[in-house]
Amino acid sequence: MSKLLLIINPGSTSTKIGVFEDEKELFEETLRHTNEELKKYDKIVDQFQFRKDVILKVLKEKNFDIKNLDAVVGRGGMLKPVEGGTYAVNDEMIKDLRIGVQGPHASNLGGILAKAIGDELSIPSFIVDPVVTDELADVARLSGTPELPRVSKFHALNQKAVAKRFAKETGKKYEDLNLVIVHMGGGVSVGAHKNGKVVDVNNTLDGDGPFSPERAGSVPVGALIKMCFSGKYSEQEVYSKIVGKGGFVGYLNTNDVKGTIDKMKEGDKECEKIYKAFLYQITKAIGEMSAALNGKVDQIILTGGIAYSDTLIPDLISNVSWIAPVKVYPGEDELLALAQGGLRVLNGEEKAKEYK
Ligand SMILES: Nc1ncnc2c1ncn2[C@@H]1O[C@H](COP(=O)(O)OP(=O)(O)OP(=O)(O)O)[C@@H](O)[C@H]1O
Ligand SMILES: CCCC(=O)O
Repeated sequence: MSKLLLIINPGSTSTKIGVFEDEKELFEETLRHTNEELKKYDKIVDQFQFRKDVILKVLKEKNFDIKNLDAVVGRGGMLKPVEGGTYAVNDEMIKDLRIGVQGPHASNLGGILAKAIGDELSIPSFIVDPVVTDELADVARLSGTPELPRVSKFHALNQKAVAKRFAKETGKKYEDLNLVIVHMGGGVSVGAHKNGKVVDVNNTLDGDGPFSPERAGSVPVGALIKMCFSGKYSEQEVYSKIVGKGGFVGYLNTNDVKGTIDKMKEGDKECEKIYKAFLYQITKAIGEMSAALNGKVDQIILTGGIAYSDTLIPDLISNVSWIAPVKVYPGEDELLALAQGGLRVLNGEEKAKEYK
């Protein structure tokens, strides 16, 4: 018998939801949240009720009866490092998602929203391939400071989903490919996929890699230390300069890359400066991850919301196509990937992993 699943994917600037009958998407909605709407909440976890209400309102407007659902699947968050796969949402996980044991992140809300809605309907809730999926090569874990190892926090779900999609479309196995994958959304992650494992990737939060709509990426460490001890800012204020109010928000007070490009085309010089720096930083990161694969790159893949850009994408391709051919998968395959993860468990192909 077919299964009906509600999928919830909270991003930093949007909540994407979908209803799937098995692998068939019945409908999908991107519920965009403006800076204005989100800035009233101190912590991301405080957005729980706001996002739950928005989701249930949209389902109601669509006359969808949630009582017919078999499961709810959310994007997983900042848990302890785990291997990839589908996890049943349990109380231990909710505790860690609420705290954000590896930091705050919109996807912490995925499991929390899934369990809240699932429990109300007495149906199971899951998360799949959380952002803390960790497959780093040992050599990539050293930062140069023993107390500060590099860690894996990135768009694991979408990076894995587009990698598998590319492998399927080209008749190859993901495990036989070397790929550099760039996800460009509210955050930007650039991963080196070697034979089916993400052996290196910038920690997309916490100040590493290119800047992005809302994040600073790598910043000069000495200056950051001075800022921390200047007495002018609380820990929370400094962190939000790196994650939340960094990148485009820091420079231009907007997280809208499309709007920035539009303004640049109308002659706005400040927008042009930031756009060019954004392009430059992503180009450098692709070069870095290509070197991590010893230059043996089968394909560069560009994905995420910003990959819809008819300006940035041609510029990026022109900068990096000397390394390897470039394929573009705009947006995300995350909803389907979450549905597939939930279905594998509901259909008995896989046992849900237990989070401890
Ligand atoms: N056609 C376009 N051209 C340029 N930028 C675009 C276009 N369409 C969307 N974007 C940009 O994509 C960004 C949002 O991307 P996305 O929806 O993937 O983010 P998110 O899901 O909130 O975060 P994340 O992907 O990090 O989880 C916004 O800055 C938006 O302006
Ligand atoms: C932590 C990776 C996901 C994101 O940047 O939003």
